[in-house]
This record gives sequence, C-alpha cells and structure tokens, in this order.
Amino acid sequence: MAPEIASSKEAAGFSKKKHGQRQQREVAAKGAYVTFLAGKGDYVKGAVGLAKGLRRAGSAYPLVVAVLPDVPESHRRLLVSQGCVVREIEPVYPPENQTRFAMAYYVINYSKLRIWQFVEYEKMVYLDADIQVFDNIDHLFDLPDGHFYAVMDCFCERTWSHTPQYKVGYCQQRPEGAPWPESELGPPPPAYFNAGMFVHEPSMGTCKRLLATLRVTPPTPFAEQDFLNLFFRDAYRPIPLAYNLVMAMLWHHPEKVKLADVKVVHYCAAATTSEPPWTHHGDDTVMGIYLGKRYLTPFQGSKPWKYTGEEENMDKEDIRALVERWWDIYDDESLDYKGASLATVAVGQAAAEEEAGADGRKQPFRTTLSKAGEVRFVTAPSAA
Ligand SMILES: O=c1ccn([C@@H]2O[C@H](COP(=O)(O)OP(=O)(O)O)[C@@H](O)[C@H]2O)c(=O)[nH]1
Ligand SMILES: OC[C@H]1O[C@H](O[C@@H]2[C@@H](O)[C@H](O)[C@@H](O)[C@H](O)[C@@H]2O)[C@H](O)[C@@H](O)[C@H]1O
Repeated sequence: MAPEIASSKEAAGFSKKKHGQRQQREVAAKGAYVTFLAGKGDYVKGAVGLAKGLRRAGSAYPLVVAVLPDVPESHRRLLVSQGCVVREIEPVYPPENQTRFAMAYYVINYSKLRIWQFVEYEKMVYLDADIQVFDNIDHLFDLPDGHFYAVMDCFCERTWSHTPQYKVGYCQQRPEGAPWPESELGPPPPAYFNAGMFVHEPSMGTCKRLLATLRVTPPTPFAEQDFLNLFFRDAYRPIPLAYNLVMAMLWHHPEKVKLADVKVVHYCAAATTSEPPWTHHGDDTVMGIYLGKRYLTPFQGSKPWKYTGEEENMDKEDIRALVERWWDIYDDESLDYKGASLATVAVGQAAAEEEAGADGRKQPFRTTLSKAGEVRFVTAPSAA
C-alpha cells in the first residue's frame, strides 16, 4: 500500500467527526508546547532549559513532556518541579528493515508520532529538547488551521551524505547554487522541513493514519523526519528560519541568518571527531557512528550540556555565544518554576540508586564499531 499523503484538512485531523469532537472539547486548552524525552541521559537538561526558556519568553502555554517508559522517575519529578506536564507515551518502532539511520539512535524518534494523541490540546508546537526559545512565539498558535508548519532544513551537513542532494551539492536553502540536475534525476525534491520544531493539530484520526502508514513505509536514514515530510507533504507550509535555526545554517548559509531576528535556536549540529567519542570525552554513554576515518558524534557538537568547542565548526564565536546564552537560561534560578510544587524532587540516594541500576553501578553502554556505519550496543569494556 502506498504511503498515505495527508490532505491539508487531514493534516489538521479535520473530519466531520472532528467538528463534533471540537464542540465537545469547547473547554479544551487551546494549545501547549510539547517536547519528547527518551532515556536516562542528559537530554533532560534540554527539557528543563526549554521549560525555563519558555517562561523567560513569557509564554502563556504549558510545556508537555512526552516521556518514553525508560525516562527515570527522578527526571520526571524534576520536570514536574519545573512546571512541566509529564505524559508517558508508548514507544513507536518502524517496520523491521536493514536501513542504516543517519544516527543509530534516530530509531527512537519515531515515538514522537504519539504527540498526535494529545487531543486535549487543539494545537501544539513541538520542540526538540535540544532547542531553546529566546523570544515569545505564542503567535504560532494563531496560525490558520489545516496545515503543518515547520522550518526548511539544510542538506549540506555530512549527515546528508547518503542523499542525491548532497552528492550533487544541491541544497533547498540555496537552489541558485548547485542546480538540481533535472535531466538526470527528475524534478527537484519537494520542500523538506526539519522535524525538530513544528506546529501541528492533535487528532486520534490523524494519529491512527500516521501509525497505519508507518507500518507500510520502509524506514529511511532520517527516520521520523523523513516520514513526517512524506505524510504531510501536501499540508506542509514553510515558516521563517527565525523559528528553528538549524545550527549548520551558520556555516553553510550564513547569508540567510540574522542572529538578532532568531527566536528559536536548534542545537542540533552533529560533530565529527578523529577519536572514538567515548575516549575523546571519557564518557561511557556517548554514542558515535564510524564514518571511515572519523566518528560522527551527535551528542557532542553543539549540545550545550556536552559542548566542548573542540569539534569541527564548534569553535566559532557565534556557536560559543549561543551555547553561553543557553547556559545563562539553564542556570538562572529566577526562571525556576514558582508554582505549587506538584512534586518534590528527591534527587537523593533513592533516585541515585534507581539510576545506578540494580547492582549499584552506573550502567554505561557504548557502541562498538565493527565497520563503518554498523553500530552495536555493548557494555563498556571499562565496566566489564
Ligand atoms: O537519547 C536521546 C536522544 C534524543 N532524544 C529526543 O529526541 C530529539 C531528537 O534527537 P536529537 O536532538 O539528537 O536530533 P538532532 O536534531 O540533533 O538530529 C531530542 O532533541 C530529544 O528531544 C532524547 O530525549 N534522548
Ligand atoms: O530523527 C531524525 C532527526 O532529524 C533531524 O535532525 C537532523 C536534521 O536536522 C539534519 O538536517 C541535520 O543536518 C542534522 O544535524 C540533524 O541532526 C531533526 O532535527 C531531529 O529532531 C530528528 O527528527
């Protein structure tokens, strides 16, 4: 069955039934921001930073954090203490397939599709946990219904090296650059968005169609981002770069970036290092993909909580300044949630034991690189 393409109305989850639901949901909250959290690692810092950044920007909407079952209780309590609405979601996996994702861990990102189930909200703005909001963007909730809004991505990073665009040097951000070889490859690819930030309308009908279509859609390197671009191809409406500055734009298309106008920064630059990422940073939990001579380490690069400034492109002054701005918000105690503490954050022994694992040791894992691109998870030798 060919993958189903959502119509504009479909994209809004609009259906006759929806109108009925909408009447029933008159009291439904108009909207909420939503992010996604998986695992026991440091992305929780990103979610806390995002909650504080939205507060600093004076947002009127709550932040929902969709957590996979493996997010520890201590991280959930921390998020609640920062005023977040924590909602556990079931993982979503793509059909079995031998595809190699651009990043091995992208397979967990399919679980983002669960946020279409949050039908208590009429409209949601999704933000990756490695995003920070520096200006109020609440006006996005007033965008016309019936479309899928997101910022166009850039094809110039190594993470795109598997694509025909990268091979011919074509990027949608600069179509006047290397022209798309239409005679050889047919029409250029349709506008393609970065799935780290988007405006969508939750609907059970749309969620069911997303999951049913996913079951018959072979996975591709950019995982749920590729899938969402396919499913919402007709409903997609590009919004300005200011709403999701994909970091690589700073060195691939600097002429398109006016930092003073940027409202949302996406710390998503993957970096490459000559040393295996775990030795490079002495951190057993860092994953990496072997590219032949170098390792692609998604977690380093521009992730503020892992930032060293040592990797390729990361030593640029504007990157350093943006990372500092992220930390200024994260460390600002005046931005902590002051509401009724729905839960105290017991980060004491109990939580530490919980995270250390049954045998009391921190459970590191590490990829071992049997050959370029193939990644297997094994226990870190040091912990053996
Ligand atoms: O171990 C992980 C990896 C990813 N994520 C979530 O999945 C999103 C997308 O992953 P990532 O940011 O690494 O993708 P990028 O945009 O950097 O390619 C993150 O922002 C987090 O919200 C997570 O919670 N834990
Ligand atoms: O699972 C696929 C992921 O694909 C995207 O990450 C990529 C993409 O943006 C490339 O264009 C960049 O070159 C790359 O650095 C970046 O990691 C989304 O940001 C992320 O949320 C998630 O959907």
